[in-house]
Amino acid sequence: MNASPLQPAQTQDAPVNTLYGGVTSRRVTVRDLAKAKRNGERWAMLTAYDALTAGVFDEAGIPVLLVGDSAGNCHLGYETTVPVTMDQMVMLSAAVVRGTQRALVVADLPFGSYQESPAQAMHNAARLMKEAGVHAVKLEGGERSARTIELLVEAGIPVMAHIGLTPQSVHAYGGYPVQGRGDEAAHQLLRDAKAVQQAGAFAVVLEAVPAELAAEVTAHSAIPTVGIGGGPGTDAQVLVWTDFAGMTAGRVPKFVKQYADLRATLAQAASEFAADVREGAFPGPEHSFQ
Ligand SMILES: Nc1nc(=O)c2c([nH]1)NC[C@@H]1CN(c3ccc(C(=O)N[C@@H](CCC(=O)O)C(=O)O)cc3)CN21
Ligand SMILES: CC(C)C(=O)C(=O)O
Ligand SMILES: [Mg+2]
Repeated sequence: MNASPLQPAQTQDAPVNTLYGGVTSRRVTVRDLAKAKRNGERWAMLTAYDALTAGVFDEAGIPVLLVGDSAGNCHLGYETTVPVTMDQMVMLSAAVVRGTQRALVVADLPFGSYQESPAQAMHNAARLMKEAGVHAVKLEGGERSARTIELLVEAGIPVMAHIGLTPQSVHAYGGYPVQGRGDEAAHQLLRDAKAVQQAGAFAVVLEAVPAELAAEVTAHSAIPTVGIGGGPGTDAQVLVWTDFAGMTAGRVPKFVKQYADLRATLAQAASEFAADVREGAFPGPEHSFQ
């Protein structure tokens, strides 16, 4: 029986959603996501920065993986996403692609890799597609990025847009403030959503905006909206994997739900290992060659 690429591999024998009947276990495509929007189906996205975790999420049935520039603070030890380079994104993205079979892999264009000109954006988006093998790219900005999105889309590059709170502007904001509060800001968000849709984006991330506004944008949007801190009314939801799995050190944003406590699990394992070695309890005969 054929399974939807938006469903976990394990549910292949469960009743198949008729919408995706006929689809074998192949990569999810942007067309599948357009179809999901038309049929009002919600889906999940997670970030991934390496082949190992990407493989776990792929097997678990996460249909879209984002190689986020949140790798900067979540994987590479920087304070923000600002220092992340194209070479780093290419390396991490290639690993995520290698680790997956079914997920659509989207890579962030990092700060400074697309704002200079549409030509610069084209050059760097092509690097992510040719050198890393990603299936789509994401960049921040609504109206301000529409011309760039249009050029990439014309060149055959699927683009995910990202509006509301755009973390690459952290130093301009002076932090990570919720966006779209008040009439003027709400209208700007609606204009941004419209601009990226008209430019040809296949989906749009709405980050840190009031739930009611995110639902309104979603209702007006022909492309899937992917919320993070946008409440329950968006078409899809994305979380940073280290946040949802309890690996992030320190404070996580209010919109995060922690689904596991990997940090505590790993810390416990590491301290037990260290104690075993100190006490001579590891390795035992079963871990030794005779
Ligand atoms: N670990 C991690 N998780 C993320 O979701 C994430 C990153 N890093 N790095 C890049 C951006 C930054 N993000 C953030 C970070 C903090 C808030 C935050 O704490 N915002 C305030 C808003 C307060 C207000 O304006 O009312 C908050 O208290 O939630 C929001 C988004 C989302 N992205
Ligand atoms: C939070 C998501 C949308 C992102 O841009 C990232 O992880 O870099
Ligand atoms: Mg990002």
